[in-house]
Amino acid sequence: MSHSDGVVARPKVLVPEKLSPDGLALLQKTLDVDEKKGLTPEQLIEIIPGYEALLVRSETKVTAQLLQAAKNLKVVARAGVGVDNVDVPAATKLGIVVVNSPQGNIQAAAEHTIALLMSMARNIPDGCASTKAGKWERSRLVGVEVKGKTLGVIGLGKVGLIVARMARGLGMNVTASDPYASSQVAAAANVTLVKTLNELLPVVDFLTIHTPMLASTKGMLSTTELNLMKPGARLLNVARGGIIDESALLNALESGHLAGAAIDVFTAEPPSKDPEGTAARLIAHPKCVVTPHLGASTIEAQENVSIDVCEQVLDILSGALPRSAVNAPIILPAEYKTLQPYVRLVEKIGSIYTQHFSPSSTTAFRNTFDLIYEGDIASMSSTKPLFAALIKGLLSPISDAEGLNINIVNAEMVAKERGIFVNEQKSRDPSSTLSAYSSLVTLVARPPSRPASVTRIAAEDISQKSDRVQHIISGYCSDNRPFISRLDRFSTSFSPTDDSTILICHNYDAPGKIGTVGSILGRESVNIKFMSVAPQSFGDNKFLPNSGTPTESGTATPVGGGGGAVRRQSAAGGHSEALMILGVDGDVNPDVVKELVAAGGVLSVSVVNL
Ligand SMILES: NC(=O)C1=CN([C@@H]2O[C@H](COP(=O)(O)OP(=O)(O)OC[C@H]3O[C@@H](n4cnc5c(N)ncnc54)[C@H](O)[C@@H]3O)[C@@H](O)[C@H]2O)C=CC1
Ligand SMILES: O=C(O)C(=O)COP(=O)(O)O
Repeated sequence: MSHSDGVVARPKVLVPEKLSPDGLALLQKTLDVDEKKGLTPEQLIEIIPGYEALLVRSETKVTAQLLQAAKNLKVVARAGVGVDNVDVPAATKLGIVVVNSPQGNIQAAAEHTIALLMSMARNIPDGCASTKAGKWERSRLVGVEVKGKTLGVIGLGKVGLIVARMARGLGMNVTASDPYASSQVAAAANVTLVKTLNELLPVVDFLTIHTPMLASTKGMLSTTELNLMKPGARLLNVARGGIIDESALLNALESGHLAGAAIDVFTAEPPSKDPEGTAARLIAHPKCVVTPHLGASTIEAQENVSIDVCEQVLDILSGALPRSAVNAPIILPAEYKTLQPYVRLVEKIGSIYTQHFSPSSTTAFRNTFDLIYEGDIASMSSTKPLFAALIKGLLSPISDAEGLNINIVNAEMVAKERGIFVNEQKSRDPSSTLSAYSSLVTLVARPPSRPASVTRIAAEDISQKSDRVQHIISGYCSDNRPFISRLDRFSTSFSPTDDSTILICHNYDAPGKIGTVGSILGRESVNIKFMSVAPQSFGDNKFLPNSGTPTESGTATPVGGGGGAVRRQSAAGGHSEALMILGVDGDVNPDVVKELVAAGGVLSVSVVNL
């Protein structure tokens, strides 16, 4: 963002909840951080368009409506584990990265669980309140020991496992139910893993929940499940309100079936104060120990999560990948660095394809794309950024740039919506094509349901049916700069730099062409920055995926290059052909393009804006 006076504005971060200053201090060096607590949802929607990053804990509801209003938002950072207050699918669709802090507060949450377990077993809150009230009620407040008792854990993930280990340390037996837990991990922690809740519930003295809030866990403990528990058992919830049905729990406490409950999280937070309502009655129940969602509230955990997500916000706003994205692929930093120049290359390849080969396809891509990686690049464990770059490159010349925020978060979704099919292929074998560079990336656009190699269409039809022939664009990187090395049958070497314009002229390879083209452009005040003549070096438009070697023979296909704005005569017999690629400054309007064709020898011209 820049002001009209040329001053570059610092990206803005909105923090509508209490976050530890340790992380915020990291942001304040380079970003404008606005801490604004107590905003209503309406106020939030009103101001969110001004922000690039939003940092939240569990209180802010990051709805689809809020995200749609957030025109400049790049990242939602959840300073904690659970992202159930963020509409992640909506963020994904809009290309907004959602990050969290999967480790930062898990010790705090586990310790809070154990604190509640012991508080409940020994009536600590009740004993404390009664003593402060001047009473001395030793016989009413007799508790139970946990040693030798069985703790049931639903969800043996990060928090659940720490709780299980600590409970083992307290001398408890631990049995867990988690359909996705590793039996080795459970065995190593001396936890008995059972397959179903039905097996777990009848055997436990204490039950604790540590699953995320998901459609499948919402209301997972209701009357039927609570009835399966032993009479006199006790229940803890430091995961999410709503996983236990609050009215079923209240009934179980009121009937005396359960001897106690310890609840840190509620279906609605803060819970309704209506004294007749379920939440208020549960909170008031003498056998229920409650805390106001304090699981993560330790100084250490808040420092951890704040620093963790703030570092990720800095990463994202500087174009790097975060370490804990909820809706983006995890890519190792070293690999990401290697991929970066190729990301630019593949985006340019996509853009050149759309502008040079498919200028009339403004709504749909009928071709199927093979994106072929050869050499070192083929050994990357994730090529997601390259896939995303291709989709962005293909679409940006024909889409409203404002609305086109394509990145690794939403590329697959966008490709699916636009009917773009990309088949990524890798070949690590060195091939002759690769001798000059360590990696080569090739885009092959195959016409639908035709054999890849055999296509003969009258040349004059090509401009109309450009997406009925196969097209090939290859490129490589040198010194971190992208280069295009092949356009269909023509070999070339030019660097498609950002914000540049190139003219791709297809002509018969005869003397005098360069001079003619140069003088027309000069007359029109179009400055030529570079020129590269691309001779015909490949026998046809074929590429054998994974062979790494473009074929030198086979059925002749018409010239694919220059499905562009103007096409004159077909490529006729006898003459060899070439592309003349010119990097230019200045506006190349359609009249100039027409003149280039009329001036002789130039068969077609594409204007490609990069
Ligand atoms: N009260 C608080 O302040 C805090 C609450 N939490 C809550 O704790 C939850 C768990 O956190 P982590 O352990 O870090 O998450 P995690 O993702 O490491 O573990 C969750 C576990 O639940 C399991 N699971 C999922 N569906 C299940 C089902 N139907 N039955 C049994 N197990 C199931 C998963 O397989 C996984 O092992 C978070 O999602 C968050 O909602 C986390 C931190 C603080
Ligand atoms: O990390 C989590 O999932 C939590 O529930 C912590 O919530 P909080 O950040 O304390 O509002």
